[in-house]
Amino acid sequence: MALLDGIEAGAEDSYDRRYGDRQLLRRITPYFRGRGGAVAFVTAAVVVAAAAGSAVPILLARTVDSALDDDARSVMTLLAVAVLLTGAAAWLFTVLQQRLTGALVGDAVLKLREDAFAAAVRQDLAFHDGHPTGLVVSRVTNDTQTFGALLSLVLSLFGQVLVVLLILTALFVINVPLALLTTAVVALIVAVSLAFRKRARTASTRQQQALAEVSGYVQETLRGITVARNHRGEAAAEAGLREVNGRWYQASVRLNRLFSGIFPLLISLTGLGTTAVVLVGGHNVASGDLSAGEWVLFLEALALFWSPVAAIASFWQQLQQGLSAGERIFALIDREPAVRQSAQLPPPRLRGALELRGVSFHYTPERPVLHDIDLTVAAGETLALVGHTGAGKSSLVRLLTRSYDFQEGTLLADGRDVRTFDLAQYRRCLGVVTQTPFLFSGTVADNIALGRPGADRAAVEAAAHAVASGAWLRQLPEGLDTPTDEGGRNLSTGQRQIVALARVFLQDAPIFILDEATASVDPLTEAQIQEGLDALAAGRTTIVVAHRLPTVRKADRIVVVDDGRLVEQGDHATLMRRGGAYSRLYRQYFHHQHPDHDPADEPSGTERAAVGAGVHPAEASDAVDH
Ligand SMILES: Nc1ncnc2c1ncn2[C@@H]1O[C@H](COP(=O)(O)OP(=O)(O)OP(=O)(O)O)[C@@H](O)[C@H]1O
Repeated sequence: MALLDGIEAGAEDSYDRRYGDRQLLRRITPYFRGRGGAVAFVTAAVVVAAAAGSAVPILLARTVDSALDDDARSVMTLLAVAVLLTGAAAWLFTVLQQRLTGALVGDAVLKLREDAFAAAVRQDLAFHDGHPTGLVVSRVTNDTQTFGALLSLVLSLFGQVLVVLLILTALFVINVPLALLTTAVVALIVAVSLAFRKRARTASTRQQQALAEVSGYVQETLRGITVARNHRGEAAAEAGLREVNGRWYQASVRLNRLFSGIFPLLISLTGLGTTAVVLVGGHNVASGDLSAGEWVLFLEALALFWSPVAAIASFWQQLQQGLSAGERIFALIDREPAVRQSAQLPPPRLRGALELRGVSFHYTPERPVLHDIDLTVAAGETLALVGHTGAGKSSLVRLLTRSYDFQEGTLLADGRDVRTFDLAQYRRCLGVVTQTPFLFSGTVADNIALGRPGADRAAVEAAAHAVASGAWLRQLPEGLDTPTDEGGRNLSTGQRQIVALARVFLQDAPIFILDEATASVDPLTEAQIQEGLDALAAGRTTIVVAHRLPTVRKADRIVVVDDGRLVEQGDHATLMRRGGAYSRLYRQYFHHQHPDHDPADEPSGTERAAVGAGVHPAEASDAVDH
């Protein structure tokens, strides 16, 4: 063990916590609610099977004993029938118990997995940004399965413990001093097991965390397969896997060493018990305190006694793995989202007026991102947020959508604090289109339909036609019924944006938030997106993180964000006249997108260098392309 001491495998996630065995038991009990009858039957079946199972060897021992008696034949026949019946009962009840246990545990794992999944979905963006998806997936899938195996195990353990108790009773009936001696050895075995408990649990947890890291790495690499191939190279990706896999290997070896040490130790303790009984018993027989028959009977029963004890010891590893899996699942389920609401009031049908008062925000305390923001957006107004990359535009939008919680200030919608609203209902008041919208696997129509649960085909078609009169559908092989891959990979970025716009149309939310794509799309698609935007913006509050000149120019108001502060506001013409931050940004960036821009107006070499340092690579390439 010392060899592997100090190896750190599978770092804990920030929300991991320790649960005592009793706490875990309290947490799992509700998953069997309403199944009291089945649990009682399984328990009874375990008791009957254990009683019958332990009666068989005792009866067998009696059979051997009575072979020496005078009326051996009749007693032997009776005992043989009894052995047969108890054996059959043990078999029948074991089968029944195992079938029912399978169903009970299966149901509990189903519910547990649903809860773990719901907890993962409920978490805020801070959680998902901070914890790789693969690691969370591993808790919802692998850990729930391992915990399910534990539940079955606990029931069979319960059976084995009963067998141990029943045979121990028989041992006490045969000879009290020798039975006490045996009990002392059992107590020693229990004490050793408990002493290893903490280390075993820690080692099991580390192994599961390391496995989650492997699945996280595989998932992340496959999601970014293009980057992995083009930039990191396949060899580098494989080297990365070797590293996380190596950590899993070390954690597994460590766990194995720990258990391979415990199990033989427990088994040798049982040998020690037998040796003690042989020594003490032999002594008592020699001194005439114990009959030879009793001694032999005791040794026979003792031999039968150790087998369930050894079985319990061999369950040890699975038991600890199951418990640590339980801890990991409940840590996820019990994690409180960082975005907290002070009340759960249903928001009224919002008109869409928004106001930020003195809002400050950071992702990590040492790096403030937004400073004391005051911003009022009137209902129906279109606002363009512009600024260099990293200025804080997307962060501001994330606060509006309550994806992250701000640390200071107030956010009001129609004059009411949004923190008092039911979060899910408030979010339904926002139609959000991200830079590269995510589409679920299904069809284009399915993805649009997500905008309004229960929307019929006619409503979906109407929403699709609201964007550029539906002309974009002709570019899709099967129109609305074109299948979409996970994420929408088989559609271009522009097409994905159009689908997302149609989704927001169907949603008909009073507030529309768009993080405009920086990727260039073909002129036709761009025109279609623009038409969609114009139609969506009409009559609703629109906030656009703007990267394209037409959007900026059409906005009622442009807000320039710089280093987490709002430095300028106004319409295009006013801001240009003012010659401040916006006009500099315009000259450095937006100006290049102007259809009749004159290369002679290009910024000087120094200005270009400044833009190159500040502007997102995609934006920079946009600027070159246009
Ligand atoms: N999830 C995050 N965790 C920690 N820091 C973040 C996170 N997201 C953004 N930041 C940091 O916050 C700052 C503002 O980022 P933000 O994405 O809001 O800028 P932006 O103006 O939207 O830029 P872009 O135009 O490139 O999208 C940056 O310094 C960025 O590194």
